[in-house]
Amino acid sequence: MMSIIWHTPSIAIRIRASLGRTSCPGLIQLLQCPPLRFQSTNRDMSTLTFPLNDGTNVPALAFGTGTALYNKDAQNAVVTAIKTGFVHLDGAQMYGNEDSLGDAIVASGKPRESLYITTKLNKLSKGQTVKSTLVESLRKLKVDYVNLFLIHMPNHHEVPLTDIWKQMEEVQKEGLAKSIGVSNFRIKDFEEILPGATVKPVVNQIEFHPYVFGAAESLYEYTEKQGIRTESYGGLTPIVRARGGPLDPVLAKITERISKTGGKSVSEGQVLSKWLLQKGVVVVTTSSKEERIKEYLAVPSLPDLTAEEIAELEAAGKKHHKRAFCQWLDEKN
Ligand SMILES: NC(=O)C1=CN([C@@H]2O[C@H](COP(=O)(O)OP(=O)(O)OC[C@H]3O[C@@H](n4cnc5c(N)ncnc54)[C@H](OP(=O)(O)O)[C@@H]3O)[C@@H](O)[C@H]2O)C=CC1
Ligand SMILES: O=CCc1c[nH]c2ccccc12
Repeated sequence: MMSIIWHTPSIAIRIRASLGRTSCPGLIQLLQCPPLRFQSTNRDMSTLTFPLNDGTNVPALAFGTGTALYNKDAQNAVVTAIKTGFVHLDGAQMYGNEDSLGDAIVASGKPRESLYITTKLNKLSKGQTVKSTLVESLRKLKVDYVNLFLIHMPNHHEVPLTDIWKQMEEVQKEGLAKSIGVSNFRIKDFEEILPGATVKPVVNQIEFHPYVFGAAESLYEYTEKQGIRTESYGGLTPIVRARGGPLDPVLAKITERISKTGGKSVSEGQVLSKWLLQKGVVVVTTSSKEERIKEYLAVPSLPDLTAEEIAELEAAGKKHHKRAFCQWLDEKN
């Protein structure tokens, strides 16, 4: 059973269709256009999920193994994250630590089906295939499928992007990846692959926070219209990489208001993450500290930001620009 959701400006029409989910993803996706709406399916602390355009659900909070854990052994950090309640783990071939992510998955003792594992395709060289790299990732991760496989970057491959997307569709058909998507794609990258695609990417994982919102809003709107969900990384940039900007007083005010409303102290990182969740964006974050991991897992259950607070946060964000990663996303399409 799957849910097809159309959106008009004022109403959502849901049609239940008895279509097998994996038997015909291309057909299901065609039926699902225009786009899925980005509401959460539940608000339970650690199990908040968002629906994707292929009928699967993605846990809305992910624990990342790039950045701080880049080329490092991720086992201890990931075991702590899993034991504390994270089920969605974000890895990548490029991070050089899929092996230790796999060790953590084994050491956690969690059943495979209770975890949601993402990895990402690194630069594809001539003579390599997407499948061969994914099979190697699966060996390192010690699993026989990933939940989500992303093209990490659109612009560093020796093979045309259209061919790569075809190969992504193949590995999905073979069951090696339940869902397929992209990362760091601009509108022009989507325009390159979508005309020949039979399966749409389910997500675009990009840097997303108020200090890139001015630049990223049109991409966010475009992908939302296509039914492609945004996943954020670098979401804490305003407080960890760009202090002293116009967002500081706004964030302090909202943090104080939510702390009072909820009756317990919240952090600015939680408020930034709450903003992302309210925009239907999957939050990919990371921490070496159990206390912060617990904070992130508590974000879904915090009081919502009001529409006025969201507007104020976004207006302040648009007054300053700070991109920490992948500068090509600032190019005009
Ligand atoms: N697709 C892509 O191209 C990219 C994907 N990613 C993915 O996203 C994940 C998260 O990215 P990242 O940019 O690290 O995410 P965030 O912006 O969420 O930053 C997390 C970092 O912020 C630190 N932090 C949190 N709160 C504070 C605070 N109050 N003061 C100081 N430091 C603080 C944490 O350190 P601490 O340990 O002290 O809590 C942690 O290192 C990566 O691991 C990776 O999986 C990242 C970049 C690019
Ligand atoms: O997924 C992240 C890719 C990336 C781009 N720039 C950096 C710098 C440090 C770690 C990871 C990355």
